[in-house]
Amino acid sequence: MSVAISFQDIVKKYGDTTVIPELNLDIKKGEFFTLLGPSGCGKTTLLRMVAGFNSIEGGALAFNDKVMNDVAPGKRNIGMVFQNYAIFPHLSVSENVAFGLQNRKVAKAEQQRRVSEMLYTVQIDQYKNRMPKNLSGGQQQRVALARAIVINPDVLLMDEPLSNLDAKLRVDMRNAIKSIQREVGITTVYVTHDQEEAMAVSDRIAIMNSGVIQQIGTPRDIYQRPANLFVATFIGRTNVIDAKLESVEGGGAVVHVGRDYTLSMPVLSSKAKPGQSLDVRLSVRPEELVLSEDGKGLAGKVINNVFLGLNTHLIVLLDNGQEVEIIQQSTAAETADIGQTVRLAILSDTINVYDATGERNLNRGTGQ
Ligand SMILES: Nc1ncnc2c1ncn2[C@@H]1O[C@H](COP(=O)(O)OP(=O)(O)OP(=O)(O)O)[C@@H](O)[C@H]1O
Repeated sequence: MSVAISFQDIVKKYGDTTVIPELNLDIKKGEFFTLLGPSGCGKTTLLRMVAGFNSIEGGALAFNDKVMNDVAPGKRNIGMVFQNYAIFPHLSVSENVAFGLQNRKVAKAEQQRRVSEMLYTVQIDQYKNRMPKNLSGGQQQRVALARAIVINPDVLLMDEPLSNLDAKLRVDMRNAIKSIQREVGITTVYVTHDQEEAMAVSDRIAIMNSGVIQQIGTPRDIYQRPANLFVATFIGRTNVIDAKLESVEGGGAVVHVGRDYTLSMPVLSSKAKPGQSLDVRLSVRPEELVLSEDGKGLAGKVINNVFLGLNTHLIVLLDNGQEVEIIQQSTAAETADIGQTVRLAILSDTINVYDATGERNLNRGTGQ
């Protein structure tokens, strides 16, 4: 697939402060690509650089191999959707969507054809003559989306487009956005700090922290094989458990957790020599902890049991004083009541093991 947008050693500074140091990224044609990270990590700054609203202090930004650093925003052929809709209150739905076509001097008949086609695509054709104040938030956001796409932009940029909507509508709209994007096939860069939303809509996600990309991957890659502990804890829920790793002659390792629990991890690639012990940190998702059936595992006591319908969450206080969370399917035969002492087994096939700094994933590069 060809590259639609490339960032080569891109730098953003505000005065003397560097907020994005030498960032490299390729976004493919037709891809739904999301920038995800905590508040202040530089997502909006990067998106505004693509739009041309922010200057670029170093490196090259290219669309289809054409360097865009100094191209004015109006000449970049992009569509944008923001959190606050930004549709014109004095124009009807159709007039809002037609606006960009009028600006581009598209012939009247062609305008009408494209507007009605777009209203149909985003499913607001029945409201075409309404004024924005008589539309719900979700409907207004559909107008904003239609207006952004109708001009056939090369790139669609969306900055937290769903933040103003209530929880149920957010889910409906993210599904709508994803299916419209797929139908139209437009290269999309999406900014959010909501990890579930990012997982639901994206082909690939870049996780950012302090202006630096921590990992780029599919939602599944990022959840199952986080590059570092920051990503592991940012995406989904996880329990971070300290352990000791011992390399085994001939490859692989044994991990010692707690006082008397040992996991065999045949695929770990650590730098420890056989016999040498290394401090490591385990990222164990709540679904990777189970009540032990053979008496082996981490010893602890259940301090909370929350039934949530599909799942039941158990909070267990381990003997070392750490609290961990387990998510069980509510159909699981075995659960445990508050106050019960338990042993927890770790499903070691899928967990991630990091070095003591949390920067290096010892499972990565092992093909697992
Ligand atoms: N005009 C500006 N002048 C100086 N610093 C700025 C300016 N705009 C943003 N910043 C700083 O740049 C950093 C990145 O901000 P940015 O708005 O890109 O973050 P974000 O990831 O989009 O956050 P949020 O999710 O809160 O919108 C922050 O530290 C912010 O304070």
